[in-house]
Amino acid sequence: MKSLSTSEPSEAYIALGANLGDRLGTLREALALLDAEEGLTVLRASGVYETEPVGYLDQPRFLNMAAALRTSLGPEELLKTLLRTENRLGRVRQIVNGPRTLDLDLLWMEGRRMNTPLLSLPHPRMWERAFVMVPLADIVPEDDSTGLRALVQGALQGLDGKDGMELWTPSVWG
Ligand SMILES: Nc1ncnc2c1ncn2[C@@H]1O[C@H](COP(=O)(O)OP(=O)(O)OP(=O)(O)O)[C@@H](O)[C@H]1O
Ligand SMILES: Nc1nc2c(c(=O)[nH]1)N=C(CO)CN2
Repeated sequence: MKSLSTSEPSEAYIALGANLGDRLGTLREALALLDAEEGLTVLRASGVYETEPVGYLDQPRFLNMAAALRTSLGPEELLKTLLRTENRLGRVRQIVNGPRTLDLDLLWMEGRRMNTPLLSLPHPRMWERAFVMVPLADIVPEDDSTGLRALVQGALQGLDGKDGMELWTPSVWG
């Protein structure tokens, strides 16, 4: 941990996606910017997968991955840091579910549940998205005590298609 923490550090999982510009470079840069933030350390990163667009179909293929963070930030502070990082890397919101240089979603924070205008936790749409569940399964440890591993395994069993996923590179971090 790189700062004096204001609260007990917790482990958080995020999803990363990019389908415009230098996709791999953007993902790497996003992890570096997050790791350089006060009170935040990137602990683990999944493989990077190329995936067919889901939802809005007329757009380029995505690179998707997930990462585990250790942070002393609260959930809303962490989300604001993610949104700021999207903006720093050139995110412009145009089409709902449309193309983006970078999308960062906060998925899970030790089982905390909340629903505010800014943040829903766990991320309500994560369970139906193979492009989130497959990378997440790479990095949730077998001895996870928060319940996430069982939920991810259960969700994966219910997902028939895997969003045309192909492993793009096994490692982009560390
Ligand atoms: N768990 C969460 N992670 C990220 N954003 C969230 C979360 N819960 C609520 N939000 C809110 O959703 C808003 C819109 O996010 P965004 O534009 O990235 O949506 P999207 O990526 O197009 O769709 P989706 O949320 O389905 O992935 C954010 O400004 C944020 O306040
Ligand atoms: N394959 C893929 N499809 C998407 C993605 C994404 O990250 N990957 N993100 C979306 C909006 O959050 C909508 N559709």
